[in-house]
Amino acid sequence: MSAFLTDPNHAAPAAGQRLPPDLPLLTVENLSYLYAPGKGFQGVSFELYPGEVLGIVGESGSGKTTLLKSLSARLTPQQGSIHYFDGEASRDLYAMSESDRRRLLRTEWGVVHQHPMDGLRAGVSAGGNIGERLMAVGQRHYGDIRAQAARWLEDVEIPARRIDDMPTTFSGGMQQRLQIARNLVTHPRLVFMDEPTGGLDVSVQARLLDLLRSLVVELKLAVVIVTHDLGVARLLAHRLIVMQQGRVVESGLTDRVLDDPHHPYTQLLVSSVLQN
Ligand SMILES: Nc1ncnc2c1ncn2[C@@H]1O[C@H](COP(=O)(O)OP(=O)(O)OP(=O)(O)O)[C@@H](O)[C@H]1O
Repeated sequence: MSAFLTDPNHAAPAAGQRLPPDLPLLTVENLSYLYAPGKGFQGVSFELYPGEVLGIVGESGSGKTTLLKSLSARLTPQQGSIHYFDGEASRDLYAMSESDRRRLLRTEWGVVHQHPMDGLRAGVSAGGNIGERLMAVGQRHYGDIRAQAARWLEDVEIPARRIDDMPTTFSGGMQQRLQIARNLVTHPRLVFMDEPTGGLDVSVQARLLDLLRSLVVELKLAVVIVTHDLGVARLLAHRLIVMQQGRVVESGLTDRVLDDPHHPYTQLLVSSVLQN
């Protein structure tokens, strides 16, 4: 079992340093971003290993989304560092050029937004939304791209005959599945998800969760997922970090955190779900 550390003394390898293959994909050290005092997150450290799913849970306003944005290269942290091990070398995310970070987001990383249209292009067909990502990794053969897009549509339970339809004509659940296909078609190593099942009907949520779980296992994805839903966390995450008022108050294996919460805030979070 891989380790998930919150050891503040742990030092990330220097940027560019070559590393053996079993090292963390992501090493986050003492990361902070505050919009204003108490608004944002501070002092967050952890490691994420290949194939590991890390859940970030906590009440509304605890800083989960802000943290996810900083982790996924969309909000420069005010303090701390993120190192990404790309299989060959450890790279300091915020020491990279802006264009390298953007390239990473289009190729080896993916971001699944809560509102699917935030992650899709409204003026591009379903097939085009998937095909664009393949073109970003250098594929140029139209027939191959279209065939892969059609396969991915079927994989996420969207009929391939809808390939030329605009995503705006899809239901919310279909849009979310399309956003997932767009993100996963390039077989990224790391995917960030912000409440991917939020805002969907309960029955649609359950099917989407099943789909996500099988894709994550099949593609051996490393995932950081933000959710306020402990059921989603239980189903998908190997490990959890629990946030309260911008700080990590508890972390550990999902079953341990949810079945034997140590921090009073986690105990409250778990018991409030049990009472509902
Ligand atoms: N762009 C912004 N400017 C100023 N304050 C912000 C901004 N975005 C978020 N905040 C504030 O920062 C705090 C953390 O917000 P964040 O969205 O990260 O929390 P969250 O845990 O994801 O909440 P939710 O579950 O409701 O999405 C909140 O108090 C929020 O009001």
